[in-house]
Amino acid sequence: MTDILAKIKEYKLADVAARKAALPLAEVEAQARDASPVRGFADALAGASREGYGLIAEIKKASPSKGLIRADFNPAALAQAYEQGGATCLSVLTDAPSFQGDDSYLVAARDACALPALRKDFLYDPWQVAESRALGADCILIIMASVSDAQAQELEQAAMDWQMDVLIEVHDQGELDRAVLLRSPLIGINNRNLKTFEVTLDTTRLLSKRVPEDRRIVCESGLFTPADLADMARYGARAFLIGESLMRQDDVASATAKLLANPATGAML
Ligand SMILES: O=C(O)c1ccccc1NCC(=O)[C@H](O)[C@H](O)COP(=O)(O)O
Repeated sequence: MTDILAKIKEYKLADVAARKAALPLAEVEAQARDASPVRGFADALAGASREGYGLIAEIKKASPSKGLIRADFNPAALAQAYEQGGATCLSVLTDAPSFQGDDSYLVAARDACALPALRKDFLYDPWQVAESRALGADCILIIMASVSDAQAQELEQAAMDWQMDVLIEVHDQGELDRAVLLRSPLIGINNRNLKTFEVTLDTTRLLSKRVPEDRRIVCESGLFTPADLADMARYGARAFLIGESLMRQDDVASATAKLLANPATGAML
């Protein structure tokens, strides 16, 4: 069984070391200070979730589990289609080796619309947080499976220092227990097992019950239909991170609008 996270961490640490050597912290911080003002990511999700669903719509060209997902790939046009379809926020994959992402995709997507944007990448070092802000990101991802508690705290503090939001991603109870020691309200429950690539919404069904009330659940991965969203809403998820199912559509704006139509109003289980 491949441990994709271990593989990604190995090349990412080498990549970060090279980037830091080319652009020292003081310089990347100067770029971050000059970046476009932060758009409130968590606030946008909170607003959308009050009236319906919050949608973090992902710009994802390829993935380790699925290979190439979308050949006709224009990040700016996709961002505009997502905005037109009613998405709340963007998620943009910037990792190249595993996702065929690029930093320029984040810049182009965010510049093309008014939505707040998550830099979807693998972060280990506060330097990467400053770099994310320099690229315009409004939110960063902390994957609890890939960092120590001390690293998670350091990354979260760096994001807060830049007035950015943080999506804390968990896959199991142990990671959730560690995640709630952090301060950020957004807890992403990822339905994809990153060791086997198996996707099951049972992960959200199980873990959602253990998420404290002062945190907001973001249900991630493996969501395809309005019925999936309604099902997950019954477990307390009002915000969703969706990539593949929207990336495979010809008309992304219309598919986004259809997915968001008729949010569930039913009681939680
Ligand atoms: O998508 C993968 O194959 C993957 C593999 C290893 C690490 C992360 C991976 N995906 C990142 C994500 O979290 C998803 O892109 C995101 O939740 C959207 O999922 P989906 O709607 O299933 O594309």
